Amino acid sequence: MEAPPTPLESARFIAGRSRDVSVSEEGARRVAEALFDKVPSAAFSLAGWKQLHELNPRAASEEAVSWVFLVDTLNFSFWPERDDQKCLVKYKGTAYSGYWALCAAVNRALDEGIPITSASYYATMTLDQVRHVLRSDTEVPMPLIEERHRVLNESGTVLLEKFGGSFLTCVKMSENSAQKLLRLVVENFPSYRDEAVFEEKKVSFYKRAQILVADTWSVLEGKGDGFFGDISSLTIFADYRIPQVLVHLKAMKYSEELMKKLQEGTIFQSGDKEEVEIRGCSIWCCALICKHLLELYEKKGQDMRDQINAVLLDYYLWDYARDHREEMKDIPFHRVRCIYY
Ligand SMILES: Nc1nc2c(c(CN[C@H]3C=C[C@H](O)[C@@H]3O)cn2[C@@H]2O[C@H](COP(=O)(O)O)[C@@H](O)[C@H]2O)c(=O)[nH]1
Repeated sequence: MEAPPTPLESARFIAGRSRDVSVSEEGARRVAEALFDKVPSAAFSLAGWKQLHELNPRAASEEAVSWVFLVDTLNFSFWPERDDQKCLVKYKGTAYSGYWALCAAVNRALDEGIPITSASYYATMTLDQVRHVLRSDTEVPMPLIEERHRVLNESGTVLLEKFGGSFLTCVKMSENSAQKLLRLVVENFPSYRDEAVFEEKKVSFYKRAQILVADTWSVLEGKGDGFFGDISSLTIFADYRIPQVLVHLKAMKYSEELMKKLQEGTIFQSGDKEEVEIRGCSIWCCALICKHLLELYEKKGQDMRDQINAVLLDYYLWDYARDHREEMKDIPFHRVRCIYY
């Protein structure tokens, strides 16, 4: 079966035909101008992944790569039904929500002596053991616990059968190519196969597969097995936060009908036309922002292709969305319950 187009080709195709979501070239250029002075900061750097996030591993070891694989296998659907009833995980005196609640739960399990990052453990974990590891410190459990149990068993089994139980083995097989690692992940781990059909054409987003490659690059600090000559070929990771911040920054726009559905809290299905347009236009919009950022530096005689790519732009925008929750509260995010993002 032929592979679908890459996420970037898919994004170009979707953005060119999208009806309810539009990308503003002018808006993207303005965001690039606003980000110009941020590029030299830690928030826009590979080092920021460890420096700015206390829950991420400090080490650049095989164990740290195993941590990244486990977390990115579970890196989906944290949004709460109601904003005032959230799953929270307390760890070392801080209560974490959303994605960070997952990281806190993993670190809590490791501190309790549970070998949660070991494939031979999570390949045969029971649902009750998963419930215990991911338990919330409020009455609200983490969403999709049963799905998390299924993808843990599935991914652990594949890792044991095909890669000797170590994701670092898979990384080494990619021979420093991000695209090859992306293909190895999508071909071998079904839960990472984040694809859809748009106007009768197959499209791909590969959000968790791409962030897995990016987080592997980050945890290994871009060196050794974690050096990827083609890291700039990755796109941003089409989750439910990036679209929200792009609309907030006026680089992307929703039709009135779509805005109304989002504000009413409509639950979309993975693969719905509006959902595919939101995700595809987000990827395309960020490709434009990267292009304009590089051009702004080029005009100053600076080649910034090693400091500006979709991964670093994504991390920056995602962290920005986290830090500007209040300001962004009038921009709804799209609600889908799925294992892809
Ligand atoms: N595009 C993009 N989506 C990302 C991330 C991350 C975590 N990455 C961090 C780790 C190291 C880096 O430095 C990043 O700071 C999680 N997500 C997605 O967000 C959603 C959760 O949101 P909330 O409910 O607010 O916690 C959910 O779909 C989850 O899959 C990212 O980086 N980019």
